[in-house]
Amino acid sequence: MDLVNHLEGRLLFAVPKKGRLQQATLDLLAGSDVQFRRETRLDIALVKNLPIALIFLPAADIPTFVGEGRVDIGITGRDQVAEHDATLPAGEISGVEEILDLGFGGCKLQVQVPEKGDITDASQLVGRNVVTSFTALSDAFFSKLEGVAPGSKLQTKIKYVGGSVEAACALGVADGIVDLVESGETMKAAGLKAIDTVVESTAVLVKSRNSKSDLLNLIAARIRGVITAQRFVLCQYNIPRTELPVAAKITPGKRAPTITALEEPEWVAVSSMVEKKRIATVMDDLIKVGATDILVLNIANSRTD
Ligand SMILES: Nc1ncnc2c1ncn2[C@@H]1O[C@H](COP(=O)(O)OP(=O)(O)OP(=O)(O)O)[C@@H](O)[C@H]1O
Ligand SMILES: O=P(O)(O)OC[C@H]1O[C@H](OP(=O)(O)OP(=O)(O)O)[C@H](O)[C@@H]1O
Repeated sequence: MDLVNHLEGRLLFAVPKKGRLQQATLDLLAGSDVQFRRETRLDIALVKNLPIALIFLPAADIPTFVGEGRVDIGITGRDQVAEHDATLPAGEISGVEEILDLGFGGCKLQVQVPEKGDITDASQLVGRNVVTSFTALSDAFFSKLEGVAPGSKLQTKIKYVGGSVEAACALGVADGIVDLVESGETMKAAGLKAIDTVVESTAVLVKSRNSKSDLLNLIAARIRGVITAQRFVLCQYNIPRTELPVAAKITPGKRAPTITALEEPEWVAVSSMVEKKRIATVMDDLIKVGATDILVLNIANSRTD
């Protein structure tokens, strides 16, 4: 099938074709009931149950396609959006608009130097060789250090490489690098240490500034629902009515906790959304104020404000 001729009238949605963000993005699409089958080696997949076409692109290219309005919506790293925006001429408004922080793909773009060397501060790299895949952000970072306008000639020599950036110092190509760090394992294995942070990143849902449609809003709402469901759990417990004000402070919920009367008039049942990462502490605190029968339930999906 000639897929390109089937794109007319469809919302174009860019997703990472490989790499760190791909699996979590595919899980998010499945959770949003976006059904598709991607033919081997094809970078376009028509969604079966919605007028959407998925376009599989490198994460680094997604901001360009979205920014130019070629694609309506996409998932990529905030670092890639920042890199794209840093290439724009001064004063030009980016065509890429962030709609939602997706919470996964957390990492930092950091200035790194050999652990055993004498460089301890990014300013010591001024006038030296820096290797990176993020040349525009590195340019902006060193422009600030050198006190010159972005785009002016820098003393620091910034060179592009497409991957394995961490090898550049050992190979004598760079005095320092600007590369992504998550666990720090790659940096450590390459004998490097971080001395500064250029940008902190997570995966984001972005849209083209001029794209507007009910379908775009619908798909964004579905993705928001899945993300919220992943972030929160539902906490239910019983509490003496007299302790309700203090318990409600521990579990205020997204808007307010749901209170249900029990057969025993001095007791109430409370149900409230709690952030997963806080749930253990919240349960400890609830026990201290007299809560009983505390249950924590996973949320399969959600639609909240
Ligand atoms: N170690 C990491 N941990 C978490 N997120 C990361 C990590 N490395 C990269 N990312 C995020 O994933 C995005 C894509 O990076 P990734 O290295 O997977 O790209 P890729 O498309 O496979 O390109 P490349 O071929 O350059 O590796 C990054 O821009 C960043 O937002
Ligand atoms: O701090 P860590 O958890 O070790 O992760 C950092 C590494 O992950 C990314 O590379 P990736 O493995 O995606 O491959 P790449 O070097 O080809 O881009 C990034 O460029 C670092 O090299």
